[in-house]
Amino acid sequence: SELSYARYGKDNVRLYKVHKDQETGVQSVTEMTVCSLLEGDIDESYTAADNSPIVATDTQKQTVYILAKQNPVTPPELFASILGNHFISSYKHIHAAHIKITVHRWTRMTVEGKPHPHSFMRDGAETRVVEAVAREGEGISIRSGINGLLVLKSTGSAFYGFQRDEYTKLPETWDRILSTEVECGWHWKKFASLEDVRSVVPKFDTAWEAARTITLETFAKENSPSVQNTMYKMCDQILAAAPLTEAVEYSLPNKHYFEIDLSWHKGLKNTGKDAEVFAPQSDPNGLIQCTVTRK
Ligand SMILES: O=c1[nH]c(=O)c2nn[nH]c2[nH]1
Repeated sequence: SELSYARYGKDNVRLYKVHKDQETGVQSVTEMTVCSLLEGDIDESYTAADNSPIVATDTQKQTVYILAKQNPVTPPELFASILGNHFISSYKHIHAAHIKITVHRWTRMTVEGKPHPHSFMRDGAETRVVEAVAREGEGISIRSGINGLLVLKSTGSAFYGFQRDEYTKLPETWDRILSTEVECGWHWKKFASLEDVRSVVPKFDTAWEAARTITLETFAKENSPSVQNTMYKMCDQILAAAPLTEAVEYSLPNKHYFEIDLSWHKGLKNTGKDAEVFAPQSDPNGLIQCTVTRK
């Protein structure tokens, strides 16, 4: 037998960093979970019990903390690139570093109508995610994204005109609840180096803000004929808003809410236009996926 794949590192490295503005006293916080996985001339550590090539996973964890202290941790695309570049440039036998960063929400509280200088709240399980691959001699590839953004609209969604045959039971609807948990991502053009990443740092937050706003506003404003068409429109707008991106992708579960027929109880009307009480479904769910690229 032979080793066909080898990648190792430390997952679930949690870190929090505070920035204290000495002049204003305003403090800002960032909390993230980091995963680093390394590739390189490490086969002997698997095949021959030779541990000499191993940069221990604990060393990788310590490196994350040290570099977080010595460098900005925002935008996460920059910090991921700093980490990846560190690993491939510090160890001649390490040729690729895969860095995944999940940033958790700490949204500044508004207290008595004003942004509070040092108080924050977790307003949702939504995260901002980055996956960067720093590969020796090939530069840095970055995918940014949003996960866990749960949305629902009580109308403004239809689904009709779909394939009908002897297996089809689903009725057509011109007015339905639409709920999904957004998982979306955008792939950046290949960066030649860490310096190349640094040269466009402001564009990462701008792209994330645009992607989040486009997702929420398109979801709300569109009279959606299907999840498919609505997600395509989101992709199209994000590509236009972030010229340095090459592809945008969505994976959207369709989280169903079923009507409950209550007519057995004294003729109580609760279906169609009279539907008010619904049964939220945890499963099964639709799952609609797409990737949209530039022509
Ligand atoms: O938006 C939708 N797309 C689909 O493909 C689908 N299938 N059932 N309901 C659906 N809703």
